[in-house]
Amino acid sequence: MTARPILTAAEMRDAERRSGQPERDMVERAGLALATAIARFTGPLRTLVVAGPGNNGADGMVAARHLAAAGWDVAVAVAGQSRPGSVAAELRADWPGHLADPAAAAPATLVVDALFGTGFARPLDDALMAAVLPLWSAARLRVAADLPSGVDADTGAVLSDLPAAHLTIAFGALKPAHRLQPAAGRCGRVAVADIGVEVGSTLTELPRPRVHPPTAQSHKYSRGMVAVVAGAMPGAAALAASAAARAGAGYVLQLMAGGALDTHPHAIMRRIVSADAVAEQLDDDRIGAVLVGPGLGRDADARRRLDAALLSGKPLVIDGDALALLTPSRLSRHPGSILTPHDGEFRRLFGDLPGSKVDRARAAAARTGCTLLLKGADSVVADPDGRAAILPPASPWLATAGTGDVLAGIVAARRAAGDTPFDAAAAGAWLHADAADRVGPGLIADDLLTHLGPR
Ligand SMILES: NC(=O)C1=CN([C@@H]2O[C@H](COP(=O)(O)OP(=O)(O)OC[C@H]3O[C@@H](n4cnc5c(N)ncnc54)[C@H](OP(=O)(O)O)[C@@H]3O)[C@@H](O)[C@H]2O)[C@@H](O)CC1
Ligand SMILES: Nc1ncnc2c1ncn2[C@@H]1O[C@H](COP(=O)(O)OP(=O)(O)O)[C@@H](O)[C@H]1O
Ligand SMILES: [K+]
Repeated sequence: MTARPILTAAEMRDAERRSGQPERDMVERAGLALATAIARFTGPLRTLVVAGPGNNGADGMVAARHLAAAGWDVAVAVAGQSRPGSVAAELRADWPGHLADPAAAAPATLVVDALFGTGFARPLDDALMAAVLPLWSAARLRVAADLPSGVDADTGAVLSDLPAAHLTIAFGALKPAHRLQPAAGRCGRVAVADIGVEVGSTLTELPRPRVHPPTAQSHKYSRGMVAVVAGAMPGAAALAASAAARAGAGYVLQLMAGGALDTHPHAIMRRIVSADAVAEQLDDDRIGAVLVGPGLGRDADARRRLDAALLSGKPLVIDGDALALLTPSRLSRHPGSILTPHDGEFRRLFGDLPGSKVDRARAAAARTGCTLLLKGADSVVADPDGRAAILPPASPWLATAGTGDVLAGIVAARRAAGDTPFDAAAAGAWLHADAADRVGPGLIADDLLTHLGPR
């Protein structure tokens, strides 16, 4: 499946310029798409379009015209002065009805937020905020043109705290704010409308991965062998090892420091080995990926097990405790590895990097030469080559202990099966979220294991 591009505000403006189309034509297309989407989403409702001074407002004015022509009861409120001669100014002059001040506008059942889109970079001023907040709150349905006003298109920051939209119509392409939190949580359902602008980007939405079922020629080793280097906490490692097996690894070897060998599932090969023996166990050409971190611990013994994993020369997935024991410069000596930190682990390793979550993941990938899977409610995968992808919103029920271990196991299985680091991390994140959807509310990490098969 092709991945949908995600464009920053500047990239979108570039794409619009390169398309060579008159601004008015694009605004007309965007406004028509907005009106069409609204009409599809709901029947005729008393509607208030709140239009800003720029092209986002212009899109709203066009949508208002179409809805009014279709017989809807539409009022328009305008904020700010449009630049004389601009498309927005033309459209305001053409509006046959009254253009209210937002502070004086009557609330309506449906409010169309066409205040600001990609041109927005600072909080709404206090007077405007005071005027629109009651309008947003009173509406039963809120539809945003391109972006909910008050969010930063590129970082996903919420700069002005307005009630979330129920529907957002993104023009031409997704922007980072449609997928990065907290802004993504303000968008409601997101639909992308084609406005005739060709778009492409190194940042995409993370697509459904291809799943390769075994064939008549497959055998357990050809499907990929994963070794999990664990330590003091066998539970976390067992979750990761089981996930690797369920995600398609033909053979999973779990190296432990202690604990019970006779635990479920029996399909996992478990061995209790001293730290000195880990290197020897990993000296096996059939091993396609080594996962180190889940259940490793952080003591001196854990460090020796980690050293053996790093020196194995095998493709690595580095998670949890292993990330706590490493530094960026040490990681940079193992380029091509996959790192799967959550925000806390990331900050400990790389500090407070500037920019969006995508910028931060990219910077860490560039610094280490490793692929980053930066987890959270808006997981980001970033490759040292600059490619990056954002996972569509996943089930918040994933916020429970052990789900990260399961994710690391899936990623390791995909890596052992021959995926590139970027593809393995992306596929792992997607399949993990898909399993969570299938489990539904109340999930615990163990539940994910039985929902990892292809569908
Ligand atoms: N470009 C194209 O061809 C197409 C673009 N399209 C549409 O245009 C949108 C982008 O349009 P845009 O660039 O005009 O910016 P927009 O989001 O309307 O806001 C800019 C205006 O708001 C002002 N302003 C900003 N923040 C403010 C604040 N806090 N408080 C007060 N004022 C503030 C800002 O003022 P300034 O910062 O210049 O002082 C400026 O006047 C995009 O999201 C999509 O909907 C589509 O129709 C397809 C064709
Ligand atoms: N609010 C949330 N919404 C969606 N996914 C989440 C949320 N919180 C956490 N996750 C996902 O759950 C997993 C948690 O992993 P991690 O923090 O490593 O937990 P653990 O170490 O307990 O396994 C990650 O895949 C993360 O992306
Ligand atoms: K808007």
